[in-house]
Amino acid sequence: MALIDTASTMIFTDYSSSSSSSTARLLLFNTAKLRNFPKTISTFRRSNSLQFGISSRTSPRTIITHCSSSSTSAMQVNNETFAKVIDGKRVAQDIREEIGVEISRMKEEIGIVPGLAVILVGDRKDSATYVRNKKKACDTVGINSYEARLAEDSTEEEVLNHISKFNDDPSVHGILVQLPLPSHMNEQNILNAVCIEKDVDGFHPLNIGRLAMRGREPLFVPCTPKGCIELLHRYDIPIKGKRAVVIGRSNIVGMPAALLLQREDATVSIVHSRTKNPEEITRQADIIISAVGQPNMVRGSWVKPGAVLIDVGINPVEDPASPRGYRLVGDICYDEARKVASAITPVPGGVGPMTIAMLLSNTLLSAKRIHNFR
Ligand SMILES: Nc1nc2c(c(=O)[nH]1)N[C@@H](CN(C=O)c1ccc(C(=O)N[C@@H](CCC(=O)O)C(=O)O)cc1)CN2
Repeated sequence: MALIDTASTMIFTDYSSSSSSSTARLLLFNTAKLRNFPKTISTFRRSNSLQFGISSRTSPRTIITHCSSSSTSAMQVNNETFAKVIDGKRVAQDIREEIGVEISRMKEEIGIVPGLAVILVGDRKDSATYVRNKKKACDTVGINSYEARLAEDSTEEEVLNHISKFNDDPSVHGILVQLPLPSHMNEQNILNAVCIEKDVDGFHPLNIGRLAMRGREPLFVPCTPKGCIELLHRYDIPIKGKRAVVIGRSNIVGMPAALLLQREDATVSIVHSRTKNPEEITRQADIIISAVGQPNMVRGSWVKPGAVLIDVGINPVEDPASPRGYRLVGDICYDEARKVASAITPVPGGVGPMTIAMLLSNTLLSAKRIHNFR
């Protein structure tokens, strides 16, 4: 469902339809042209994982000194102040270092190496790239990776058989099915088949249900929203008591991001395609998480001065000046918003790299839990 917001002439797409693969459409931009992902180099330090493996703002071990270095501080140019840049690429690298150290310790102390199994169905280039990057990331931190590649015209049953095999395999601690699935498959049936103890994507309805309930703990939190909260923690940005607006209500980002913010005691509103006056509601937010997949939809005028902006959108826009013929932009109009906000994630290099870092974190968490390793 797409509405035109006449005030801003921006298209607002609803990713929350009930079609079987709708949860995957966010972040699943047309990446047929995307080939050159940045290489990630990792060295390792100590883990600071707390609740759901998300670091606590108050834990001294989570403080990263470079966050307040000049390159990431608010900048003043020609009497204009620009928001601090929240460097997701750098934080993700730090997290990989921490995970690598923990994995070495685990191997040394109990001889266990965490294992991640990825199921990829079909020939989408973007999905193949993500899976390749996940494997590379696993290699770098010392996680064993297993892969099942199935043809586009595979049956649902074949996918379920692979899931069942990985569910029963003790060397596999995390299982993920790369989304989106081909349209003839029922995403819900497939995600429900992943055993909840190995559901490192956090997409199983039991994990999401627990996330939504007070007093219940999910075993895993979906990686992208977990990455958004982790960025706020690591940049020491308070959430408790703040007004937060999540733009978009997809199952894989918007909805869990709103639940996580609420668990952190923010007062949360969700803006979606049927929201009247999205601009007005968004302008009240101290923290905005935007996850709609619409380039530059959130204009500077939508942002309250001093707000913190987390941009999940990764949208390719044509750019003849770029060697690839396109460049990536977020949902938030960066050039406008950085003049109003106090902190902002760039695209690329903001939330994107955190998704894979959080996947590694969830896989480690799973292996530790299964083997009762602290
Ligand atoms: N089973 C899952 N499927 C999908 C998920 C998911 O979490 N689990 N998320 C997305 C895709 N995704 C990982 O799978 C992903 C998307 C983007 C990035 C990233 O690092 N982006 C870079 C830009 C890269 C470029 O230059 O092209 C960035 O933003 O800096 C990582 C992972 C959908 N499917």
